Amino acid sequence: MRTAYSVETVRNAETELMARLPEGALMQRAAAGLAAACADLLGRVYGARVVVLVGSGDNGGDALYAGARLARRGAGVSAVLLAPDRTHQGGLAAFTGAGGRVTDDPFEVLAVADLVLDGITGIGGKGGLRPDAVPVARAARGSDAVVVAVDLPSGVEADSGEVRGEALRADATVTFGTYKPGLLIDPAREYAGTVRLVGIGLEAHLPSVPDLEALQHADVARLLPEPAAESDKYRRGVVGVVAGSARYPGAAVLAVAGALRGGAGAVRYVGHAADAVIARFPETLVHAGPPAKAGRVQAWVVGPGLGDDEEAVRDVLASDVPVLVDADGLRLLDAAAVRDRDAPTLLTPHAGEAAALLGVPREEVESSRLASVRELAAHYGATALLKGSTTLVAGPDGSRTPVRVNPMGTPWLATAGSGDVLSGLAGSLLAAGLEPRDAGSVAAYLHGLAARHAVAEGAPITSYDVASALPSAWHDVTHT
Ligand SMILES: NC(=O)C1=CN([C@@H]2O[C@H](COP(=O)(O)OP(=O)(O)OC[C@H]3O[C@@H](n4cnc5c(N)ncnc54)[C@H](O)[C@@H]3O)[C@@H](O)[C@H]2O)[C@@H](O)CC1
Ligand SMILES: [K+]
Repeated sequence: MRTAYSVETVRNAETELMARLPEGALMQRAAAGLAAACADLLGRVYGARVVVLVGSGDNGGDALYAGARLARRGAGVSAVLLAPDRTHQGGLAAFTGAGGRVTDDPFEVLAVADLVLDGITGIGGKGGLRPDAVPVARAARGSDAVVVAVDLPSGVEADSGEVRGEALRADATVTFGTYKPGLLIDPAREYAGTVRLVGIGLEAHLPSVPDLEALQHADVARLLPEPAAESDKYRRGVVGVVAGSARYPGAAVLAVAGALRGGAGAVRYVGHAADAVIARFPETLVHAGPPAKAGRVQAWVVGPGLGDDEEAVRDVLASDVPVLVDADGLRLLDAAAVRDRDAPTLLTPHAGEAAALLGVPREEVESSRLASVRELAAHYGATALLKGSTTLVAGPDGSRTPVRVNPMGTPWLATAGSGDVLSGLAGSLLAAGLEPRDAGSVAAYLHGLAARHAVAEGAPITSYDVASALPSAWHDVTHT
């Protein structure tokens, strides 16, 4: 599991740790890791041209100490001081002592730099870059240099992943002690490039429950259902799929395709696209409806391509098994009916649907994804999965459980019908007995990995290709 902690938590842990260490020791650990990462990126340090952008806080201190280390190894290092009267004094003394030069012509040194260290702001940064830093940041980005962010790309919000103004896009970020949420959530994540975590001894002082977590292969493998020798289809779980309409039969086919490959023992389809479903998947159990009369299921998926069948949504929400609501189902659902349910509910909107559910503009959801998914979950008393380039999954019990962020997304998934496959898959995992937060995050992970597998066979890919690649994604996580 990859975990991220908020700024407040990081600062508390740092305070505890610093009290046990000689002054400045922590910054030296950070700077040593940072310099080592820069050396790796440069290949050859001796003779390399490095520019250090230095803001007014400790982030600039880290950058100066790392610059000093590179200068001692023979790099030509220049510092651009963006707040000269508030520069970290110890860092500056070490830097000049090691032969680093302070420059007053940032554009001259940036034009020929091999590597730029962005030490403008770290976890203390608020809002986008200040106006005086903007031309310098643009020149750094416009140069041929590798840009390395110290702790975080300057200008992004550490806690939320929001980017409220201009920020400096990095090729790599060296972060200290723990990931910060912004390094894992778009849009900030896109500014971080490749992220390397440098241990500074903070781990022991961090609480056991992080603010954000990202599954990795081993976590997904542990959560996936595994058929036991005595399993029959009913013990493995039956998932009911209420999807498709005369107008959108394809959504039913794709949701069933995802559901069949999600670990449930059988898929029961209810709706008006049974012929299309059976033609593609003869193993599906079909029923013309209503859902309540279709027979026992362990979980329902309702909504993809459903059209205006409000009654089907009401019927499914009245059941006593876990329910996933997607697409048209989200438009038709009654918030009180969701809140009143005893069994869990998983809502899977994209940004536009989430905006409608929250009654805010779509841009607001897109720019503050973490706050939006938490609010959705709290408002509906449900687990919320907010789809997007970094899909987030939040449980209904607030900060007691970490929000999950999917590290496996790919832009190739922005294709018609891919959400239908995801909802079938997640519903199948619900039927197999996974908790909604696990079902949603495992489904998002496998879905992204399947898309990557499909792309490896040839792109562009269709949603059907994603569904077809699910078994190889499943095999990948369970055999590595
Ligand atoms: N506390 C510690 O023990 C450690 C801290 N470390 C470093 O210290 C950093 C945090 O240091 P600080 O708390 O001094 O905070 P920062 O260095 O992140 O920034 C704070 C300073 O930047 C200014 N500022 C805020 N927003 C700005 C903006 N948008 N544009 C320009 N300036 C802005 C503030 O006025 C303040 O002076 C971490 O990110 C990390 O790099 C590391 O050395 C590891 C150890
Ligand atoms: K930075």
